Amino acid sequence: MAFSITASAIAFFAGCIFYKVLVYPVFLSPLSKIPKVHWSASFSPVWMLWRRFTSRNNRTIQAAHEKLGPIVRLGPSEISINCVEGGIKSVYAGGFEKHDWYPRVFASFGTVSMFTMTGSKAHSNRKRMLSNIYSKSTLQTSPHMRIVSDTVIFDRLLPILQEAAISGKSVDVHDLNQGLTMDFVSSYLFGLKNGTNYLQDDSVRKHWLHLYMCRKPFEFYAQEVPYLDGWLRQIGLRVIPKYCDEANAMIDSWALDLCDRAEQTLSATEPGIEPTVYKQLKQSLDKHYTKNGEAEPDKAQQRLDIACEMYDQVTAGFETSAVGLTYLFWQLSRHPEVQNKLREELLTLNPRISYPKSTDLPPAKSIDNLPLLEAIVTETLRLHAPIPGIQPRVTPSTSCTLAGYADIPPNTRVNAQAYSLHRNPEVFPDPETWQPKRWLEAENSPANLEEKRRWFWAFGSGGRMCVGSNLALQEMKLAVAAIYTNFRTTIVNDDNIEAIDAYTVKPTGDKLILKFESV
Ligand code: HEM
Repeated sequence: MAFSITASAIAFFAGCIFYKVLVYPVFLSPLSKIPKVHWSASFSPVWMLWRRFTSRNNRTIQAAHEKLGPIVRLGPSEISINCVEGGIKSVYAGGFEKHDWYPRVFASFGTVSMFTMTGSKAHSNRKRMLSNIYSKSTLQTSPHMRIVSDTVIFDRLLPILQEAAISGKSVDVHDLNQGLTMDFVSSYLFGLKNGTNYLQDDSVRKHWLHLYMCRKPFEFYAQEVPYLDGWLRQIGLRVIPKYCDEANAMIDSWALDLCDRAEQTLSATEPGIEPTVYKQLKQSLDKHYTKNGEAEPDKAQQRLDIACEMYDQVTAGFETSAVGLTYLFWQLSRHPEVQNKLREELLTLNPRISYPKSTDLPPAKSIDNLPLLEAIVTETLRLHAPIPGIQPRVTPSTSCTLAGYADIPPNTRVNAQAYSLHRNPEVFPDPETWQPKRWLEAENSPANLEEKRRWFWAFGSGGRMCVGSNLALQEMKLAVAAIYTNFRTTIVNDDNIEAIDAYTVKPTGDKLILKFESV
């Protein structure tokens, strides 16, 4: 009797498990109607995990959308969308919350930032504190940005390139770009005086980049199997090597040091010294606690909260813009005819950005208004999006409809990726080719341009769209304008230039070697 009760209980539980892991997801879930990336996807995430483990996420999802259409099931509770209506408009502009993929991959200092927060209320509070300081009008008229731009371009970047042009030595522009963008971003965030000088401090730059990048091959574990490393450590094993922990500790102390230096100059108002973004964040947080009657965290915690926020911004800012510039220089070097046309356009700037410096930089607005430069930057960010990978969100507590499929259950992980949105041949014919003219008003109807802009997703969209897009575009356009006014570039070595397949990318070979000639 006792035996038969036990056997029935076991059979009942086995039946429940069978129903939950197989019958429901494969046959009954509303997700079962969605085309699958692989036959096993409706009951197992393993196939997709393997593709991710072997760095084939972006390409696998792209191939699936090409074959199966705008919505694809990637796993038992994960889908990918690749359309605007019923796709990114519903998910990202519709305010679906970020998946906890973000804090588990990117959290630092034991806390969360604007980028990694999952809750929308805390996030919008934080974003409101900083949006203004990154708005186009603030940046274009900022005396801080002007002095940063002037110093980075005239005192650091152009002398290095001039020297290379005279000596005939080739330049690894990918390495240099990372110094350039780090100097820009850190100087705007912390003040020029406190920011980095990685353009000139060659060895410091290389050491820092090594620390930062050595962790990248292990991102998969935090992204997709977050508990594995922790469990293995308990039995003395690890999948993330010890040197990553050491690199993390060094990078944390680097970020804290930048913040501590900014703190020392908090009362300064002089452009070049005032720590613009740091100060804005600090003051806004103080106001926030007072206004909402919230208990202020103790000083030590506040220091970490601010360091976490600033660290995320500085790293989100340098890595993306640098890789964007690398691919832009590569494409211009492959297309001398576009380079010549761009130079003609740059020579219309008043004043020109000639080196050696004879006048101030032209107003940022006049650089921003150059149509070919705008088209070149946009086309590069389309074809070589610095964040081409998935941006995971979760479906809300009531079911929703996506890409024509109704009743998508709550808490389903849903992603879109710029890599696929930017390769829709109906919107971007011949999508693998670099064609700045796609974006020129003179060559496209307003409706056609509008449609392309709806699909352009290099900075994401909705409430979690990139806060630094205006800074990125301003610094990138200025650097391109300064370089191509004064130099012609040709390729010396672009071996392994194709991008790695990841959330943020870089050339597989980690380099692009160019020759610079004065014009
Ligand atoms: C070409 C350069 C850049 C590109 C392509 C880029 C792209 C993006 C994308 C796609 C997102 C959304 C990511 C997601 O939800 O998964 C994002 C968010 C973000 N970016 Fe950028 N970014 C660039 C430059 C910058 C710069 C210069 C900064 C800061 C100074 C910055 C700071 C941030 C922050 C803080 C977020 C999180 C915003 C939020 O969650 O509200 N980015 N960026």
